[in-house]
Amino acid sequence: MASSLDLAPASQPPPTVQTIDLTYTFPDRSNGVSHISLSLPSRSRTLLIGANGAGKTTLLRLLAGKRLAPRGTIKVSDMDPFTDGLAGVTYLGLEWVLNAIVRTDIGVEELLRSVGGDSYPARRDELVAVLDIDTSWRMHAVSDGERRRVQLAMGLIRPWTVLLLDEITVDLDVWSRSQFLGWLRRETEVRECTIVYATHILDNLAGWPTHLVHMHMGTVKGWGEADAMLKEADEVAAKGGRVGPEGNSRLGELVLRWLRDDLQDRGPRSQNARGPEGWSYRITGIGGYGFEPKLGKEEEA
Ligand SMILES: Nc1ncnc2c1ncn2[C@@H]1O[C@H](COP(=O)(O)OP(=O)(O)OP(=O)(O)O)[C@@H](O)[C@H]1O
Repeated sequence: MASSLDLAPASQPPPTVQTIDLTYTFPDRSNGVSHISLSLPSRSRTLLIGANGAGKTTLLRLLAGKRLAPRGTIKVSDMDPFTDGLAGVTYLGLEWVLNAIVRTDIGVEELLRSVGGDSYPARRDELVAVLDIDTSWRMHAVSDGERRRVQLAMGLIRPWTVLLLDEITVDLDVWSRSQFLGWLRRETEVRECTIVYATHILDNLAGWPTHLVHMHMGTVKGWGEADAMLKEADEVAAKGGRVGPEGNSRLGELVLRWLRDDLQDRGPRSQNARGPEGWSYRITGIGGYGFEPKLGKEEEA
């Protein structure tokens, strides 16, 4: 299989992802991300976890060199992605998904050829098989999920060393997504490459990530090896601290708890912030939130 080849020449630096006290402010002066320091090793598979608006896309776009970070705060494969270029870095996000050509009357073979399919025939054929693509499809006459599969194959044919994925599997059916995730996993197992993946969909992800990054309001609240972070979830569950319905994975329980706590930290949106005098906002569980009497100092103690 093509993916068993180590496609990165030996002279290349290892595909690591590093941020050093990274802070980014949008042109309108609003806060993007603040003081983020991460070090993700080669062959890691990292999940970026966080509520809507936590800063995942902002971070991925900075890593992809699509926004200018302060000098010295980002190193992808030991290079600054904005100034040193993007050799080996593939970023698949919204712009790429919205590319209009994949909705025109064009054939799959032609599309795959246009992104270098003929230069990597074994990889092309492997992706076509993994993503269950019919190469006789015409792109104006396929379903959303079929189109997404072709787009994924197009984006992944060239052998990247760092892959930055901003939730692009939403349209895949459960089986296709699990096949795709399995393929990504194998890539990091058989060659030097690194994946950072922002997603809200945790199905089929139990056991997939090597690292987790928990983002909240532009900051990283915690990050590290997934196994160690999941142990914490086990301890909380053992103390009866489950927040979701039975049947969630350990990862699912951990993420539910993180997001509940984040919402509690953030508090209600301003238009919902006013509770009755002497009451405070509190999330009580799945689907449960509201105002409760503020505790007096003695009661808090
Ligand atoms: N161009 C911009 N200018 C100013 N603020 C922005 C801009 N783009 C995003 N933001 C803000 O930055 C914050 C983080 O956005 P970002 O898209 O990184 O979040 P996210 O974690 O990817 O969210 P989601 O899970 O909804 O995709 C949001 O509050 C958003 O409103």
